[in-house]
Amino acid sequence: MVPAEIQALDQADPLAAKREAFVMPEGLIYLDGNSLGPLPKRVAERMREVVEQQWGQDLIRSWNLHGWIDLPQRLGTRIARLIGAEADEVVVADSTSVNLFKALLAALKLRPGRRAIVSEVGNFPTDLYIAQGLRELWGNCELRFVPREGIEAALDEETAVLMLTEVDYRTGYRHDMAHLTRLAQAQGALVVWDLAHSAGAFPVYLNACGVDFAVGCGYKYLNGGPGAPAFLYVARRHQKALKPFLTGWMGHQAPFAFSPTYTPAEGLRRMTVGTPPILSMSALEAALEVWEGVEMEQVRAKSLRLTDLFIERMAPLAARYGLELATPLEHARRGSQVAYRHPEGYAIVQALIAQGVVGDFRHPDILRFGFGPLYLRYADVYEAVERFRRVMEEGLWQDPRYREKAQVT
Ligand SMILES: Cc1ncc(COP(=O)(O)O)c(C=O)c1O
Ligand SMILES: Nc1c(O)cccc1C(=O)C[C@H](N)C(=O)O
Repeated sequence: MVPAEIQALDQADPLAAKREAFVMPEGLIYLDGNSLGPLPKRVAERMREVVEQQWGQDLIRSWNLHGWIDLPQRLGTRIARLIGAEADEVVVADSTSVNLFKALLAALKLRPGRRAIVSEVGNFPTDLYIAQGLRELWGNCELRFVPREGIEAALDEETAVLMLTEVDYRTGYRHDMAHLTRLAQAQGALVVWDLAHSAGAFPVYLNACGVDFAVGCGYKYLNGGPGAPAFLYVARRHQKALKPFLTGWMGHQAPFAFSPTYTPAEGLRRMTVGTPPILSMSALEAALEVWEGVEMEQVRAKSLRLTDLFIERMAPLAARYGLELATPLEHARRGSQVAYRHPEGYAIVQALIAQGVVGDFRHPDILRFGFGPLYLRYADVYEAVERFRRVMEEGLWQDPRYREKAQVT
């Protein structure tokens, strides 16, 4: 039985009705929306319409009839509001990794004579890998991957770009975007922020922080579906001078003029490359409609209450079973997830999943739980901890089956 004070939190929750917009499997407590967001009901309806009517019946005419050709910008406009940007500063295309490549190269071109890319050694690997690949291509490029505490010291007059992920995918630590952006820009460098664990999790203030470039995922807190297209933000002040490296026809000023010579499109469309994946974009569009009327400040307030409640209720268990809290208690330094360290983390997460609490494990010892404020209830947090207790008290995680590593974790 959920205690009355927790039921009261749900009753007073201004976002409570949003849960209805999602398919929530019966009995399942889903704490993995930071990896793959749940299915918004309207996505299923939209997919039927797009596949059966737009593709099935209207066929090629749909590019004009249903505005397929404008989807990258239309979706960008919807995401812009959530991340503190103007409508013409965000475009949806490709994957986060590819957009990082595009943003980093564009930034290097805007800072000729500077050769260093600074990042955090604990950044999400794809960010580091993309920079490594780019170094091969660019030649005169130095990568400075440093621990978090070393970021400031690594910035100097040779730095072209500071590339960081705002929220650490393992611990949920949230950087001070405004401060780090200022530090980098004071050295004459540009910043590229990865918002994979930020967009849709809390309000981001890209314009207010003076951010140059940003990228992020459509399939996590934005709930756009597996492999949903990603987004790219470029501050308006850089757009005129922006030189795309991947000069595909969809980024051309007039793709249907079929000129043999490349001329970039006005604005951010120049950062798109090839034909947009219409099915995926349509799913993301329907998912983004769920955000209409949602105040991002309310999302943040609920996210902090959910994560606080989880940490607080977990505290006795954590102390008894050696689960070390890896997430900052300080609100300003926390994303929308809570992580613990435990040497048997993988098996514990598998046992929890078997009990209907879906979180995930990150190498080497991180148990990770994401909190999507649009669909989670305070009662879910309460129940998740109850099930966690059972897993620990009854030693359910010791089942040898839970040691078998899956291909995708
Ligand atoms: C910080 C961060 N960046 C990027 C990605 C992924 O990029 P992509 O969508 O290209 O797979 C993830 C997760 O997969 C991530 O956590
Ligand atoms: N993108 C993923 C995938 O294709 C399969 C499994 C997980 C993912 C993820 O998004 C992982 C995620 N970026 C993380 O923070 O670990």
